[in-house]
Amino acid sequence: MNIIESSLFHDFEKGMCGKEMQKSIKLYQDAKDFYAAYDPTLPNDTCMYEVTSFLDPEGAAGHLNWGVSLLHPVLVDGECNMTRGHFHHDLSCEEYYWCAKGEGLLMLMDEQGNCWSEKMHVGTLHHIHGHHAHRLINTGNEDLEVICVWPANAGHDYARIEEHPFPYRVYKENGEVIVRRRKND
Ligand SMILES: O=P(O)(O)OC[C@H]1O[C@H](O)[C@H](O)[C@@H](O)[C@@H]1O
Repeated sequence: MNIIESSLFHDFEKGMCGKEMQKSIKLYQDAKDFYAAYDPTLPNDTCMYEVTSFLDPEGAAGHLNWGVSLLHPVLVDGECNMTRGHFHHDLSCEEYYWCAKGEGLLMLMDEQGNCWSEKMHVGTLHHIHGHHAHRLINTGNEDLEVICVWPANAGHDYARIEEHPFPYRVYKENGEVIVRRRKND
């Protein structure tokens, strides 16, 4: 029997390593529309979040992706940094999120627009139902790092979130997390 090293690696010092790794970086200039207000104090090239993934090259049903989302502790005119958020194209596809660092909220919304959040802190594990839209929000003062596992054929349906946005926004004011119902912004 040959005993070999795995071609993939992930620890909390070096992060993920492996030849199939993909990395995407979301800058403020690409995320402005997520927030209620434009913040002129934030440079366009501010890094809001980074997603590093091992993506299945075939995107095949039954295959899995592994990734880590890292959200920096940035406020946009007082509003907490967050991912764009999405439904899966294939609503039968669930997802796991595991909080490795920091603190935040996992905002969830069902297809009827009911919205709630789960608290995230180190060790919390979140099982996301296939029919629920999901968004990560960094409410802490350090990076929020979340490990994600999802089916390779899930897909990202962003259009549905743009048509029916999450109905709440999360702010941080004087160190306190404040949730407000979204206005027509
Ligand atoms: O694509 P967003 O809604 O901005 O979320 C950022 C990323 O979060 C997690 O890592 C998901 O598993 C990814 O599929 C997603 O791309």
